[in-house]
Amino acid sequence: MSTKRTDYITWDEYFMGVAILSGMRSKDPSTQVGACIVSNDNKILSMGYNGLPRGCSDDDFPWTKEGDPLENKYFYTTHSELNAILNYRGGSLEGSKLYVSLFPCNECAKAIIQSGIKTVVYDSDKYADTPSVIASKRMFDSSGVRYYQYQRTGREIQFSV
Ligand SMILES: Nc1nc(=O)n([C@H]2C[C@H](O)[C@@H](COP(=O)(O)O)O2)cc1CO
Ligand SMILES: [Zn+2]
Repeated sequence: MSTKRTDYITWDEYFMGVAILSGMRSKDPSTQVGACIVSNDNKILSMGYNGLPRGCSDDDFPWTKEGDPLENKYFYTTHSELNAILNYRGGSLEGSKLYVSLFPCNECAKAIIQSGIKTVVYDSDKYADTPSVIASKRMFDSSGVRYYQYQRTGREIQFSV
């Protein structure tokens, strides 16, 4: 009898991989973020990436970072984490885990806490020094949401379609 493969990807590689793949759908030219919500028995419940709300054309709204607030992206983009939460139509997210390629902002942190997500696994923390991320961590700490950084394995995952 043959023995099983041993070089299969781990759960964390799988779900962070799905989150990053989802982020590849983003139209944001500077930061693409992806999120994947998983049940505590390792089933994928939802996914999201940063983009405009439904009905708002990617071609009609601005993608710049600076200038008039009405003419840059920040008022208009929905973050990947919030999209993943809102995309879930199956009921409760109580006790679930969120994999996200960038640490959540304070607004998403509130939605994460209120939806019952209990664990956040993140990859980049490039905005760690901003008040928004500091506030997120303060709220997660107070509300018992556990967070840890994804440990990159160095494995290259390639596929073609
Ligand atoms: N956790 C996050 N999830 C997200 O989906 N985003 C989105 C909002 C913007 O579309 C983009 C950040 O743009 P920039 O400031 O790095 O050019 O990423 C941003 C953060 C950061 O808190
Ligand atoms: Zn956010």
